[in-house]
Amino acid sequence: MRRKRVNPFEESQLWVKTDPPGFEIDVFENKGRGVRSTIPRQRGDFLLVYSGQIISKKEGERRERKKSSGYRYFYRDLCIDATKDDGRLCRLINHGTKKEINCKMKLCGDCLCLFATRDIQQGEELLYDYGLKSYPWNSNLTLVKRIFRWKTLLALTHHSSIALPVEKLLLKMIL
Ligand SMILES: C[S@@+](CC[C@H](N)C(=O)[O-])C[C@H]1O[C@@H](n2cnc3c(N)ncnc32)[C@H](O)[C@@H]1O
Repeated sequence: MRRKRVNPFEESQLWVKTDPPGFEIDVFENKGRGVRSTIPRQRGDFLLVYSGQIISKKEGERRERKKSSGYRYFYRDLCIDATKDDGRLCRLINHGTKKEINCKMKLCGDCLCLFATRDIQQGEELLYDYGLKSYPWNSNLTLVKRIFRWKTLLALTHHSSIALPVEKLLLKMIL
């Protein structure tokens, strides 16, 4: 049964200091912790507030250069630094590709809030686009690991004679 629709903007303002019910933390392969919705959501629903220390983009970039934490969200001239674990959920939401995402960050009054971009099923992981050009988990190093795994697979399937040239070619392409 659908819940009675509350104005998403007004709802977001009620959850600046604590998180609403209806979410749970889970652990996902290769991603670490993430957040699931424990109830169905409608497109446009307010989900969570991204809480953290509000600093300038410049200061955020300075902190990232010093040590990247993975919990700094950049928005226009601002950065929300959620490196410090305050027990809030939004900092735990993982990045999704364009095809995977089901929510989006928007400025709501003084805070950044996450809204559903499509209907979300009960138990679905929340994913939004971090908006960066590249991600450490997609880096060349990860690619190299994949190539070596592929080579092992080829060797195991009796194609070891082509495994080495293929590996060389791929390494040439990425290095
Ligand atoms: C904002 S945190 C998300 C919560 C994090 N998974 C955790 O366990 O605390 C961002 C970090 O999660 C991981 N992450 C997020 N999205 C990912 C993805 N699509 N694939 C792999 N790792 C991801 C990366 O380590 C990234 O630095």
